[in-house]
Amino acid sequence: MTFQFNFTIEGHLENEITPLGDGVLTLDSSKESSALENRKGKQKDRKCSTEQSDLPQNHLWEYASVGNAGASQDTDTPLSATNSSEDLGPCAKQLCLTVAKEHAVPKDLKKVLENKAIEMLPGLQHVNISVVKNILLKENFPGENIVSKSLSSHSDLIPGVYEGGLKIWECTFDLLAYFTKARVKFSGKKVLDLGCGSGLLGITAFKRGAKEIHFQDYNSLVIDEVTLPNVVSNSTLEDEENEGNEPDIKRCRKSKPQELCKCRFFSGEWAEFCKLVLSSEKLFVKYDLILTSETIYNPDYYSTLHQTFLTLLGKNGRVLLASKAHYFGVGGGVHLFQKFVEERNVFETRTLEIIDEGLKRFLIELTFKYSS
Ligand SMILES: C[S@@+](CC[C@H](N)C(=O)[O-])C[C@H]1O[C@@H](n2cnc3c(N)ncnc32)[C@H](O)[C@@H]1O
Repeated sequence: MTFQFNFTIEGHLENEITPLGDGVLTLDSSKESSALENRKGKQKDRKCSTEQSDLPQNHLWEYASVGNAGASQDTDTPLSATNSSEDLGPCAKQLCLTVAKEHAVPKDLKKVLENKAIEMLPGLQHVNISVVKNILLKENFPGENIVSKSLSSHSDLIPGVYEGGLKIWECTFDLLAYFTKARVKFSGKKVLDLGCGSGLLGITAFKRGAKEIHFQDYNSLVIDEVTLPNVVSNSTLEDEENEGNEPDIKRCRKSKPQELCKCRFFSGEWAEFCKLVLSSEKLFVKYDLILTSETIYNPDYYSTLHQTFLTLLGKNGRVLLASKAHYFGVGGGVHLFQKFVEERNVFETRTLEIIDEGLKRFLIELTFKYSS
């Protein structure tokens, strides 16, 4: 199994990864697993004291019901949004937080695609997605130095520093295939691509008529250099079944392609992202659909991730989650996450598909147990 990188490697490190023609680099699954294995030790060094939350079930409702940063659409339900890191779960306090920020879409869209080569992603049925290859993604980018850190540590992930968004992970393709197979409806929906990396899930959502799409990644550089360029490069294509005609979109369309007017981009750690997105709208409307691929590799993040779903998902919404069965070395995986979710007794989990080729992978759906 191979993975594509959409950035170029500095000369002295080039030999460590196998080029796949035309500057695209590959890493096989065994390397991915061993890269993950390296992480456990590093993680122990970095993390601030982590005690997994074992809240009694009835505390979950307290947890979710205090003051909103932005008033929420669902304020009448016990699952209302929260605004403090205390409310957002213990991990928020323990992780070395990356402050969240919203990334504006640059006025000059040509600049976003500067130094990028664009290619069509092969092998996707019923959806055409192009991706950028960054020509100059080197360590002198302002703010984050994650490319060289990732390469020099021989790791696809460095906890709290770089969480893997520069490359396209395998389960993204599983979820894309599922969208087609299961005819997942995006039309008119508000969608979050959580831990978006390249943003292919969110891009598919906007191509299939989602009303609004938010992209979130841990790393600011990933949003600026990968997600945003990918969205821009796809937004010039024709919509497949676009139904959005809101007046504000019409207004925005004069200066930007229509799809871009529906998109917002955020970077930062999940608890911080929740606070930011809730406070960014006067009346925050929760997501109908949260799409997330390869985000449950680290059990230390489960509490924050669970709280993010709890805080941001609309009461009749659903999470579509794709994951490998197990992430060797890091310890996370589907069964551990499902157990975590079941113990909290807020969400119902349902296995949608098991892909049993190469590394075993799962597609899971989460919905609120008590939605009415
Ligand atoms: C392994 S990458 C997967 C990227 C992409 N979804 C894919 O399938 O190609 C995991 C993603 O989850 C996000 N992520 C992981 N842990 C996070 C955390 N604690 N806070 C915010 N984002 C996190 C990172 O931004 C990263 O892009």
